[in-house]
Amino acid sequence: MDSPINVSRSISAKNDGLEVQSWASSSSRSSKNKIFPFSTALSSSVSRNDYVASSLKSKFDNGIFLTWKDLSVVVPSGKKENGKRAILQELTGYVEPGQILAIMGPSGCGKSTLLDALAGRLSANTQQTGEILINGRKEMLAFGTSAYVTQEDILMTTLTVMEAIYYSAQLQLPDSMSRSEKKERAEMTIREMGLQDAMDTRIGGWNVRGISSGQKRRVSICIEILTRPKLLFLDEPTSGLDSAASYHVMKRIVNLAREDGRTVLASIHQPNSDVFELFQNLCLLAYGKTIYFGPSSMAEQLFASNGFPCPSLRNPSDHYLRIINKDFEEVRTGRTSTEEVINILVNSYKSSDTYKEVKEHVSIICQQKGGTLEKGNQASFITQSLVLTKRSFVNMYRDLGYYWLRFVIYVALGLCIGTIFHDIGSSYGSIQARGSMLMFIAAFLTFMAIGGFPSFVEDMKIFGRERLNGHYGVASFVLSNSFSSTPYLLLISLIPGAIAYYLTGLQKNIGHFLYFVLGLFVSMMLVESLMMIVASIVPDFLMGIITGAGIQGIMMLNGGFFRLPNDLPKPVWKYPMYYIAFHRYAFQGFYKNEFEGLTFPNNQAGGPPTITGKEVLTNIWQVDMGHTKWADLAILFGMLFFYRFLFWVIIKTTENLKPIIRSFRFASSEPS
Ligand SMILES: Nc1ncnc2c1ncn2[C@@H]1O[C@H](COP(=O)(O)OP(=O)(O)OP(=O)(O)O)[C@@H](O)[C@H]1O
Repeated sequence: MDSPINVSRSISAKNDGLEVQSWASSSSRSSKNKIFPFSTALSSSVSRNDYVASSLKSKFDNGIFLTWKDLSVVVPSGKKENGKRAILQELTGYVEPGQILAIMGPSGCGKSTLLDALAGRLSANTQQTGEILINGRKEMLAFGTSAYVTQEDILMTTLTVMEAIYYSAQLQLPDSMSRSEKKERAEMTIREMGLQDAMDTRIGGWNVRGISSGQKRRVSICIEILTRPKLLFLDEPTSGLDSAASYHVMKRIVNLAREDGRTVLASIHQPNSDVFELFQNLCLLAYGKTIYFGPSSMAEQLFASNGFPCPSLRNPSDHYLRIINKDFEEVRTGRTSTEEVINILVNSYKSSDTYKEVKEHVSIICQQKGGTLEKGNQASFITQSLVLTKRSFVNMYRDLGYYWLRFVIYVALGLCIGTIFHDIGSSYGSIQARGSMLMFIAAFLTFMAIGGFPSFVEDMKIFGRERLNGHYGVASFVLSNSFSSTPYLLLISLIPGAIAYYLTGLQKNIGHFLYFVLGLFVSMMLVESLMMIVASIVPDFLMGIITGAGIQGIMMLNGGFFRLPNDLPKPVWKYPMYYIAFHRYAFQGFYKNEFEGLTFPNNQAGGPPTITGKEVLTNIWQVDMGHTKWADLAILFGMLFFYRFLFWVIIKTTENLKPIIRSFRFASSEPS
């Protein structure tokens, strides 16, 4: 439970920032709402701005100053007259190295949006105006220059706590660090977040009960503080934690900021008084507007001076949030409504010296122009690719639904095919049976790879989080994603494939069987690659499965079995669709592999007594005999390479286009 004390006095004493201590001493001299009251203490020959500038200069060498001026964010809204809804309105503020800024406010007031805007992560439908500067310069923050712990814990559920953090350490820490040093860093960070007892417990998801939600929160924090980032954004780091855990986690983060001069911003819900005391600066928001920005110890004065003093037995943060939350307004006749209270506080802050001084301080920081942000040293491309492949392999191995259930279903289907087409023989009727059986394998068995889509979406989510934080490059991800599934798909092609192949009695030669296995393997890899492309564009389970199934349905239809190649309508279906559908090459490769070298009795009246496999291919299946079965297989592998390349291109293009589209939209929306 929160300790029921009025903490304002103790905060003033405990906060060790220069500004806060100066204010503490000068506030007793009734200098109302001043956060930089140096002017009274300094001789007239030294201007206040020069003093502040010189005191900041030393911090500029290593640390990161983040400033924002008149920052507004709007989203489209059909309900509003101008079609826009303001989420943030003209916010101004700053954070300095060694400081932690707490962003507080009622749920939905725009805390996450503020963090997203500052970290350069706003979604595409938002429109941002105002100025955000890093060390007085415009800089891109995403992809590795800062760390961001999102509100949602997006973790690989099959890994243990230690594995998740150690893999992350191997990905993020430079090759110059030895394996044991990386392991040590991972273990130290785990201990700092109090997770030592859960080290070997799996994270767990919907199907396996793993660590608690509070522990997941701490794992997410561990992963992002492994590299000791210079700028750290934390979106509700303490949600799901008990009050003691909240205190220890925040204390560790505050120490990280203070000891190493790091800059930390944390949105926070309902901190208890111990946690609240840890924050030097507070940004209090209500429905997108600033209620207060400045030393956390002095927010109380704003409330008190406007007639809303904090009762002596209440935690100040609870008091602020209760006063400005209008979501649960009680019917209070004859009293000021919460809307009016918010307006009073917003206007009071806007006309205060504090606001003026914040603006001045922001301008001074902006004039300093410190160093540019640099991406820290990371593991090499090869290390990242190897670690990611291993991690993805372990994940698949442990995910029962992903491959093992599929494997069982494939074995069952192999048995079904093998018994339905058992000992197919070489009668005239077996021509049709062979064709149908091979078509079913090339089309439907590969189609089933669609079942892995939920896992692909999870993979893309984890990639999205790690990529935005710059843990590794796109190429490493695409490579690892391609290689990690290879052993499983080979196994699936080999065992169920052998059951279906030999029970049916297709050509017994080992060369023919290996071709069959390779054809099945590459077709399944192609479907998985196609589904990864779909997952990168449509990251929603249902919509993605429908889209992927639709694309494959179309390819299957014009692959040359359901409608023979010569009968396909020419514009669209024959050219180009017949050539784009991978099924065409899979069917034809399988057909050539099976029919070439066989002879069948001819049932056609007046014809020769037998027909050769080659004649079956040309006359019945209308197979293109201008190239060998190996060329078909090579085309399938070429397509696989192309699909993977396309996957890489789509991710890279999305990353590069997003900021361009947004900046274009801002430019066109800004008044000329
Ligand atoms: N991209 C967006 N499109 C439309 N509305 C959005 C978008 N981003 C945020 N909002 C809306 O803006 C408001 C503020 O959202 P935000 O997530 O920033 O609040 P919050 O203070 O972090 O809330 P909580 O504490 O509950 O997490 C919400 O009403 C949300 O629906």
